[in-house]
Amino acid sequence: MFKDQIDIKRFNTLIEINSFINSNYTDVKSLLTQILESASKLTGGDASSLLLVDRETNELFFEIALGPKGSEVKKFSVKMGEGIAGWVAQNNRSLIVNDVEEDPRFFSKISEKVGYATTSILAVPMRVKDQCVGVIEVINKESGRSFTDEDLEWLEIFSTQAGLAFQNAKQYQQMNKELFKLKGQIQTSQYHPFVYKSGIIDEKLAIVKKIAQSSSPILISGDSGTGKELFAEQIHKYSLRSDLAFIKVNCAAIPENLIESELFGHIKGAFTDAVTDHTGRFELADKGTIFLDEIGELPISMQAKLLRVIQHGSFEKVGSNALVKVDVRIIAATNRNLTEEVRLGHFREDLFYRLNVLPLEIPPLKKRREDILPLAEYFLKKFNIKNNKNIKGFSSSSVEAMLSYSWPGNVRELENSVERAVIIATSDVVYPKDLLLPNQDEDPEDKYSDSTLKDAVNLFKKEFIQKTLKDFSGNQTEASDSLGIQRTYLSRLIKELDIKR
Ligand SMILES: Nc1ncnc2c1ncn2[C@@H]1O[C@H](COP(=O)(O)OP(=O)(O)OP(=O)(O)O)[C@@H](O)[C@H]1O
Repeated sequence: MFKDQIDIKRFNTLIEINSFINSNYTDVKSLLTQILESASKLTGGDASSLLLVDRETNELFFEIALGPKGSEVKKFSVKMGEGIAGWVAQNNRSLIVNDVEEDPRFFSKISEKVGYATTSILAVPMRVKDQCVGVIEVINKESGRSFTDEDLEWLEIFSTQAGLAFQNAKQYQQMNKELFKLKGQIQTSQYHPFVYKSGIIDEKLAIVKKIAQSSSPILISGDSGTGKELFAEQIHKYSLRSDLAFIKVNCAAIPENLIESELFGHIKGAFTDAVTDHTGRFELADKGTIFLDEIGELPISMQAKLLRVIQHGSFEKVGSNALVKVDVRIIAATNRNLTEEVRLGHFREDLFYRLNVLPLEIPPLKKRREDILPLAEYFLKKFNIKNNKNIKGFSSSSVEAMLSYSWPGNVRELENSVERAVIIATSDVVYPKDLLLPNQDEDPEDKYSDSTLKDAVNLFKKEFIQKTLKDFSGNQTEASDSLGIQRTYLSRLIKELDIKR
């Protein structure tokens, strides 16, 4: 081939590579392979390699090796300064060696091991911001000829292109990493902080970690405000779906005529107001988790459709006959007695059994009094920040008030109570009057005036036990469990403190 023709071919290849670099950042390895192949072909080499510098180990490893023994060569690495490539990397300079036998820098071990006779080498540094990050080598000029200075110049041009592609890819990877990290931060901050101290919640969380691993439906039951939604979040967080969507739906908050379209979506023209297609929550939750809060409120007509999603993983959008397939983990929650709802005919029995595969019952706050103070402290911090206040803590009388109150509204009631206290407190600690708990009008501190410590403690014990017994409808076994004492000791205290049942 004439020289002019060779140059045109080289220019065309260069332009082609350039356009690849500008369009294909993600698959850098195939781009570098392409650059190497072209460089090798246009300089007339039999084999070629790209070695990358590892600054930590000060070694060069074969990222790409093309030619008859390419795959075997890839197992090797060379030290910085070792062999022709090592020399080029260390000196950040190009090199032509047309007779390796004559050059003491040549490192023959790799050629010998793979059984490939090397005669000539053309090697140039691949640079990013003037720093050598790798070496491109072309080996054995065709027909036993020598590599020329012109070959070297062309290889340097290709190497500059490779350096650009490499730099772009590194930046892209870095950006992707940052994005992933940020996404992770958003993901974790989407969960509410979960505060607890009681053993009973510890046990529940151990169950959560186990059941989170499967994809079967979970039914969370418990009184209003016990934290069912937070448990649903924990299940999703510990599941294999945690990187994907967690979609919450409050079945009680969506008007009955909209619920089907909200859950399953609709197509344009399905009804008068359907001016565009609408993606339902189930489709949004695909591969992730859907949390159906207040499932007991789901209209009976929707219960049949939900059952089908559980059984077949598919549904139809409103106004469409096409089946939409989804892979969604369903967590449902209720504060109603669903068994009773089934008995009354308000809830489909088959759906109840399908949902109740993994039941999780959340105990009321009064059955886990150890959680009251940590929760109160957490809410105090939260509402101090929200209201720009600096209330330091709770007076001992308010601690007693919180510990002895039955919290029928559970954690939500405690949260509201602390929020109110933060707003109305006039000193830097919360007193019982700030908490506005029902039947807490009298200041407990007054009751204890003129008492000895022993009398005050006994009075507190008496009231506390009375309250707990009332909470458990006089059941001493449950009351002693909640108080954290033996049943026999409770029975003795009832007598000693003259507690009327
Ligand atoms: N362990 C906890 N740590 C911190 N906050 C909690 C905890 N449990 C509940 N809460 C808070 O209490 C409030 C009520 O919790 P949640 O909404 O999860 O209760 P729920 O059982 O789902 O109530 P409902 O049955 O009324 O839907 C929320 O503001 C929640 O953030």
